[in-house]
Amino acid sequence: MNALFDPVPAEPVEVAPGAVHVPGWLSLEQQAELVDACRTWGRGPVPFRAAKLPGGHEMSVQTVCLGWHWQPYKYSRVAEDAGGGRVLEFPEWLAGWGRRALIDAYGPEVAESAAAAYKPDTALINFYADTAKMGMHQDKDEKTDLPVVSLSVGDDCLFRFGNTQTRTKPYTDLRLRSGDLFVFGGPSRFAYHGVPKIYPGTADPACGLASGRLNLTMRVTGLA
Ligand SMILES: O=C(O)CCC(=O)C(=O)O
Ligand SMILES: [Fe+2]
Repeated sequence: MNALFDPVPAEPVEVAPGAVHVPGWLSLEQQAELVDACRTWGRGPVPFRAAKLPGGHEMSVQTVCLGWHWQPYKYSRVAEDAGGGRVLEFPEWLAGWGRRALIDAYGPEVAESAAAAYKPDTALINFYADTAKMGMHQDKDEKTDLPVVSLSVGDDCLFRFGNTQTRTKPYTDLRLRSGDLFVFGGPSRFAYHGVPKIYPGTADPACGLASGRLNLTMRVTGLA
């Protein structure tokens, strides 16, 4: 597909209060740019790795971080569990994408001042191979309640967005496709969510990823 014929982003869909899905937010060109950047970030000093859960199990996704290195369940500047390198800086251009994401998800009236003040300082970049998944969890290792901005590239996934009380129903199942934006803040900031399934072979190769799925979430840690 030619980037000139990228679909225009669809209207934002509010999945729950403060949780908004914007299908087709990134152009194919921007998707490929993001994939390239992820490849560069994965070259180190900290490599993609499967984070180890406290019980000893490894997550099925491979993760690399910017700004602050995340491991279950804390942030640090140095990746003690992944070779000891210092995590790369969070790039200013990516923070700019984050601010634009808030405006496009929440609308200019609601979001302009919040967007201007939004300074994400960490990104978790997850690579999902065909059979990888992520269980229902809350993003709660940050010390602020500022929104999480999520970008997806590559194969489609089933994304489950739940409630703040339990990891079970009620939840909404939706399909996140390459280029989609999902923002969750406000009353939904600490909602449980997860990725039960990847749909292999669903991406347009022009997105830059021949197989699998990349998801980047940016957040404000509140750490100094
Ligand atoms: O892959 C996704 O869409 C979600 C990732 C996620 O929930 C996380 O990294 O905490
Ligand atoms: Fe999450």
